[in-house]
Amino acid sequence: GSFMVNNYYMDSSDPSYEICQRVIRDMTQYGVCVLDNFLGKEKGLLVLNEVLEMYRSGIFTAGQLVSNPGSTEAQTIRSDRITWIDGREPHCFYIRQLIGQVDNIVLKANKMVNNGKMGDYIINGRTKAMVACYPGSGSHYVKHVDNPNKDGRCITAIYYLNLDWDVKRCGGLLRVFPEGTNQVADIAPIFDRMLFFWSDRRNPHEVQPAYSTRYAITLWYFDAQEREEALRHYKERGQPSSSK
Ligand SMILES: O=C(O)CCC(=O)Nc1cc2ccccc2cn1
Ligand SMILES: [Mn+2]
Repeated sequence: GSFMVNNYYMDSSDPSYEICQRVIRDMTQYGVCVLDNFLGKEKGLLVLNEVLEMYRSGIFTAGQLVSNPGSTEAQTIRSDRITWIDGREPHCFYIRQLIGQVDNIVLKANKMVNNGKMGDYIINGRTKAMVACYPGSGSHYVKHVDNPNKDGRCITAIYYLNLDWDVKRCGGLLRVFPEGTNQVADIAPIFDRMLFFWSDRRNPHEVQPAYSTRYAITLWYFDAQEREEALRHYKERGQPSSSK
């Protein structure tokens, strides 16, 4: 759903001012930004507990593949379990707080850059939150681009929840292959880590096989113009858009 952008004055005393500066700089320079200790341990644990409760409740489904769902091939492409939430569901109070924090950072950053655009985007909405679990035993996600065909999504924001995650023992590394360089960005899905990256072809990425249960919450932010064009485009062709 979309959300109002409230007008506020950003001054440097605001603690998130530094964070927004970080996000703007890293996104502009690398197209990827990693923020550690995003919520702090106590709040991070409260979010983790809600996700664990949700997973135990069985509402997660096998990762829906946008193409040929149900085929055996689908299982070899990705084996995550997902559920979509808007944060107003019962027992999601702390997940809702997390979503609010991420909205804040993305919106402030988008308004702070000089011409009111970060990466030339005007961010005016986002998808619901996708809570994902890789159940371990080699579950993975092959190399892909989140938004290859201009469906409107410009920023991928992932919050990781995995306590004491050791990539050597548990795998589950997110490897980003930034376009135009043979440098890769290896990001361990560690607890209370917040990750942002451009959703388009600039950032193909894969999740390497995970050998412990691996949780993450993902939000995709929309660029106003690209989203408007995508919705018009799909309406004309009567096809559902690829993201929530
Ligand atoms: O958990 C991570 O480190 C990233 C996993 C990941 O890329 N997930 C993902 C999940 C998706 C679900 C539906 C459509 C597109 C999707 C693209 N990417
Ligand atoms: Mn992805």
